[in-house]
Amino acid sequence: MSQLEVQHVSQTLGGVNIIEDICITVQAGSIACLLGPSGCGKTTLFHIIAGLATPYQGTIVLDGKEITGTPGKLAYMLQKDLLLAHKTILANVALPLLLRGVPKCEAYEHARSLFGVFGLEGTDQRWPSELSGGMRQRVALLRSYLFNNDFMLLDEPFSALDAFTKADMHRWFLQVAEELGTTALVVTHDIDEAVLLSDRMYVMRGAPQRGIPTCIAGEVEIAHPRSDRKDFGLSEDFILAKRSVMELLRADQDDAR
Ligand SMILES: Nc1ncnc2c1ncn2[C@@H]1O[C@H](COP(=O)(O)OP(=O)(O)OP(=O)(O)O)[C@@H](O)[C@H]1O
Repeated sequence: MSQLEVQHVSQTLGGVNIIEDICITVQAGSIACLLGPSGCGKTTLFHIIAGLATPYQGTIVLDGKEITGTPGKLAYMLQKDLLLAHKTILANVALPLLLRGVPKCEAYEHARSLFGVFGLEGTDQRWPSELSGGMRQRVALLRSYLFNNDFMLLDEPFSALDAFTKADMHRWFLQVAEELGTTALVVTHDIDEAVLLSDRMYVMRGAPQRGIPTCIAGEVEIAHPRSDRKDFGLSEDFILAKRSVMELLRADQDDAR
């Protein structure tokens, strides 16, 4: 069943056509990745999906209901973790529950009950500045999960991490997503990351600043089960999927010439 549908979305900013006729479907319980070159309009599209901007054309449907231009329906995690420095990790994580009016004791108890799943045991009374980049991203992901545990929009969630931490976080993220059954749409520039994490990838094509509005160049399905991705990065399936993405991106470069 499709949980999120982006239907024929187009956007114009400052008289420039940024994205044109974008259609994306994310199935319940799956992870989809959105790949595209810098400046092609990924953030523009994410803002529209999150309801922070209204598109010039098109609709956003979540769980069968139209939510175009309505903020607060999905969890949206930005590239920067944006943890509040003067609040403990527990207070940071519980924030979405408190904002929703959940009493403090209940909010803290619920938030604390998920620390184990997110690998954050023993950090509840620590401060954001005391944690490593990887741990801070786990905190930010848990906070997003508590904002909306059905659907998460993640904007380059691992791009600020070093290669080793990133590889650990990929393994961890796959495990947590499986355990919680959550649905996610992830923006990334990293082709390997997209192939490793997703069930389906959407490749964006365009250069709005050169008068070429961005559209979806194509989609690539990853059939390899997400529960069995331990050595997936070394497999033939991985290389085949990566090649398909690169061909779509290369077609993009050919078009731009
Ligand atoms: N208010 C605006 N008026 C005109 N053009 C804009 C406006 N806001 C953004 N743009 C342009 O829209 C295009 C898409 O921007 P966007 O931030 O969505 O791209 P992106 O793919 O997220 O880029 P990056 O990967 O570098 O973050 C860019 O070329 C940008 O210059």
